[in-house]
Amino acid sequence: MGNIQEERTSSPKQTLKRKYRGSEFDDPMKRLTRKLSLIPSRKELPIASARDKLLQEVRDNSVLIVVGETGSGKTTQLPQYLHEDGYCSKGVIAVTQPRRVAATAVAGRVAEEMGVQLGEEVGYSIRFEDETSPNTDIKFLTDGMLLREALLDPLLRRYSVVVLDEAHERTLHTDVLIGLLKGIHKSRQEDLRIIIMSATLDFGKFQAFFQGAKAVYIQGRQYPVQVIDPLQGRQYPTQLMYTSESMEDYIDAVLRTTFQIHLEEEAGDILVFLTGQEEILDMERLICERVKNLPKEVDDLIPVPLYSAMPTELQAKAFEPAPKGARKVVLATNVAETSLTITGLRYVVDTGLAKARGYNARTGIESLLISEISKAQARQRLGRAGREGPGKCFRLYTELKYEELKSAPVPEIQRCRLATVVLQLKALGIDNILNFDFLDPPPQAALIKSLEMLYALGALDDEGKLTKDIGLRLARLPLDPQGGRVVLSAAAAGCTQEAVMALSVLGSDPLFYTPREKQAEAAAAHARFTSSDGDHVSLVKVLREYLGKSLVRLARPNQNFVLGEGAPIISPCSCSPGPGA
Ligand SMILES: Nc1ncnc2c1ncn2[C@@H]1O[C@H](COP(=O)(O)OP(=O)(O)OP(=O)(O)O)[C@@H](O)[C@H]1O
Repeated sequence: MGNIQEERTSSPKQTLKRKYRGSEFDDPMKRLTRKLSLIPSRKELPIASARDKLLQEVRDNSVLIVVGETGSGKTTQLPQYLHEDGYCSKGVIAVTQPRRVAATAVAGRVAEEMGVQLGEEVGYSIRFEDETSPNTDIKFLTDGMLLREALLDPLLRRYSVVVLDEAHERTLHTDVLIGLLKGIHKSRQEDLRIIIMSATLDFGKFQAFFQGAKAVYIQGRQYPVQVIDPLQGRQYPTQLMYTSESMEDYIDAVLRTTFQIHLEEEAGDILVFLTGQEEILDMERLICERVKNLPKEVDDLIPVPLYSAMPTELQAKAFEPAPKGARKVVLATNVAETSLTITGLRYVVDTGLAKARGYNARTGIESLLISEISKAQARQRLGRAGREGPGKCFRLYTELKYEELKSAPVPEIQRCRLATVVLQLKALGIDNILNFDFLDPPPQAALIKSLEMLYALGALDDEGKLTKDIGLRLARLPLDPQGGRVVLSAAAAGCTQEAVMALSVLGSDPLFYTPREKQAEAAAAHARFTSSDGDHVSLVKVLREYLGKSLVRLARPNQNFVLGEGAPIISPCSCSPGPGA
């Protein structure tokens, strides 16, 4: 781990530039050389031979559903084809991703393939980071950001094409966008193209929702839709392995499998799917300890964490090549499940588990629970290997277990708190939320609970309309309504900074780090930060210290147990409470 102070101060733009080929790519000639060098591999992608037919389908259909194998080239190539076909003369091409790590990484790759500087013709927009310019033609953005843009531009007029990628994930924001896009489509049939895309999509549902929209499949014939071309889906074969019996301790199974790959398999990096930050940091430490016991002649094995709460600049480390003579093992949550290509990666270890949101409408409490993934997710995980050469995927569960998994994840809208979405829909002028055209309607009880909560916060008046002094301002804040309400009240009480600090920490993964076998030691270290004024004040205290001089010391694990090495965990929360606050 290098100098943490320096990493924190480098801007995401600098980091992505570094990651997406560094300062030499400020030089147009070098960018051109790189672009030309990538053309042959682009031409070999399965989607390349379907290019013209695909573009024809887009011309003929204002809503198109594109299903194609992982790695066939949907995310990186289709936006470029649309660009080449002139769609940017009429507006910007928006490509949504459920996760910010995918939005930034794919934008970097597409900029590289087009030979342009990231942030110019190709850019990205994620919460708190806008890397676009007036020249941007192709914009990758999280689904949440597009929803937020709709608040200011309800018909999304600046876009000529909206591509909803990885639609199978059915995130809350994707589902709401789909409902909104259906309405927008009615007003903009002539000048807007909507493309819904995934490798593992139950497209029948989407077709029905968009009244018989066309679906095209880029491989195989098992689906009753038009086959564009009998393409080879994934470019390279991926060998799939299951365990012969179920694993009692998946952490132990991950460790054993990782070292087995390291000691027995050919060169190539490893991607392990774990469930959360703490587990990842634990695994990082366990791997480091074991590596010390490896014989001298064995290559080094370097663990690299990747989870959503990490700042973009640290996430970028997962994409950097391992040093010569070493193998990298990326320890990731499901943020690495879709859209990503990690250069050099050949092996995937899939625990079959992920943290998923669960919601109890009766209590109004939302929680993150470790749950089994779906078959669609398992296929996406497998799809991270075999993208640059043959791969192997080790599923740490039995084949029977795989067969028992649900085919697709339960839509997030049916298992999470809906207050933010309800607030946004109200701000979009959709007053009758219960009648909104959802792809899968959320439970009424959850909607009603959210309306009650917004009323209690003062965001809605007695008639259920958005209040100007609170509701409208809350809708504009990049925070959930409760957090936003805290900021508005804190502004009135003169303690905005402290409130924002406490919210930032609360909105991130757990701040304190407790290794399994050092719980007492960790608790003693954590006690140093405890304030008798309560948990929130303690959190502000930790953050102050973190931001202050003792940053480097705090960031070392095993002393304060506050942060894992290289894992600053505070999500930026630079919101302003808005005029009048
Ligand atoms: N950053 C990158 N570095 C190297 N190769 C890349 C990179 N991004 C994409 N590729 C290559 O392009 C191929 C297609 O990637 P792309 O993300 O467009 O596929 P996809 O069909 O959208 O897959 P998925 O459904 O998994 O998102 C990859 O398999 C890989 O060979």
